[in-house]
Amino acid sequence: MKLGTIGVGNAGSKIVDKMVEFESLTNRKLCRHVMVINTARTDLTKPDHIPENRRVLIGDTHQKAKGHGVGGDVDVGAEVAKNDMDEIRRAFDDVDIHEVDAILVCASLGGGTGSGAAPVVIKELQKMYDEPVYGLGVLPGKYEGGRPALNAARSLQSFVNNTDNFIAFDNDAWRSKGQTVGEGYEGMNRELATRIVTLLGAGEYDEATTAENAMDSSDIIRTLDTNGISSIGYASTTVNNNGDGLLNRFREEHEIEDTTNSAAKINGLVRRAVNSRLTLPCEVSSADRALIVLSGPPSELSRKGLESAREWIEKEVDTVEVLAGDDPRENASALSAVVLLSNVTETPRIKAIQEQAVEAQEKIAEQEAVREEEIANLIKDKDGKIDPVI
Ligand SMILES: Nc1nc2c(ncn2[C@@H]2O[C@H](COP(=O)(O)OP(=O)(O)OP(=O)(O)O)[C@@H](O)[C@H]2O)c(=O)[nH]1
Repeated sequence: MKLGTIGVGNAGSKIVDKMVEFESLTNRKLCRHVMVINTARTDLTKPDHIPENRRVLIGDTHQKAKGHGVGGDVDVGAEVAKNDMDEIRRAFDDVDIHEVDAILVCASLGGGTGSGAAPVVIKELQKMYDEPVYGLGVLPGKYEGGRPALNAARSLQSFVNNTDNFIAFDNDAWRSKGQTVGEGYEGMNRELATRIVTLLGAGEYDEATTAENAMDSSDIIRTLDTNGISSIGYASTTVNNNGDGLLNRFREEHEIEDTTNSAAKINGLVRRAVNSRLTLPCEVSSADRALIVLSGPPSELSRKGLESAREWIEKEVDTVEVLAGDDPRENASALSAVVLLSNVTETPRIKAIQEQAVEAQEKIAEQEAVREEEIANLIKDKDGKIDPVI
């Protein structure tokens, strides 16, 4: 598929940057337009693969942001984006939307800019274009505390209500044991970029490909068209693809397909993808629709293997809506299976974030009430004889 890709806030921009890096390393052509939007000037200097003129600073004249970020305040994040909407709209004007099949807005839901500004940007995109708008959102870890959970619970509602699909990434599930906040982001972003680019980049090639079973962008759009929350599974295995391998040449010359072996390999790989650590841990059977993309050298792809994997997922998810297709990559050194589980409803992490958010909201209200009382007591004279001016 051809994508317009927009990163909002610090994490959102870093993830888009990693997507561009991964697609250029693997000769894919997914992100036809990229843009990053931020309230922090310093964060805008971080991406390595986003052209300078595709970096948009918002809120530099806002009282609370002043070009230094919004300090985790989701309401300020949203306000800044609303105030600077003309500038954001002008940046969109450069996007030739006829070139793209869909738009992806990527942000973290725990900070202030991503969680607040991204939903405002999404709403505007939905008004401006007919193409589907997807969200790719990072959920904060439990260890980060109540405030990020509250941001995430509020922002999640806006994301889900305003996007055609929300693909989630759970920081908690991906943090390695012993890692602190901040450690491991680089690796996590790479893992997420690998999954999202392998999935959405299927079917875009430099040259015409004649794969019998090739994935089409309309299949991806169809699977994502649920207005729900999605999770992605992935597995890959290295293959011996030196192009002129003797075995491959022998097979080609004799038109032999090593069907039994490659079919079993593919079936196993797809099962491994579904049982792997998902971007958002969930009950697989709660998905509404699923899609399998098998990416690798054409000699490794097997129609029989893909079909049996498709049937297995059909039973596993208990849905008849399972689409599958190949993404042949002539020079790939790995065979990868990516599985999109669309509209999953049993997601323990989202439930936990909502509970953590309710607790945080109550605690914040309590603390504010105590603080107000303390201030009132401090300035009031003991006997209440002195009146305020106004
Ligand atoms: N997966 C992942 N999560 C990140 C990364 N950087 C920050 N986070 C998470 O994102 C949240 C903070 O959001 P940021 O994107 O840093 O902040 P922001 O949206 O720019 O908002 P402000 O800093 O408040 O202006 C926290 O929950 C972090 O754990 C990253 O590179 N990868």
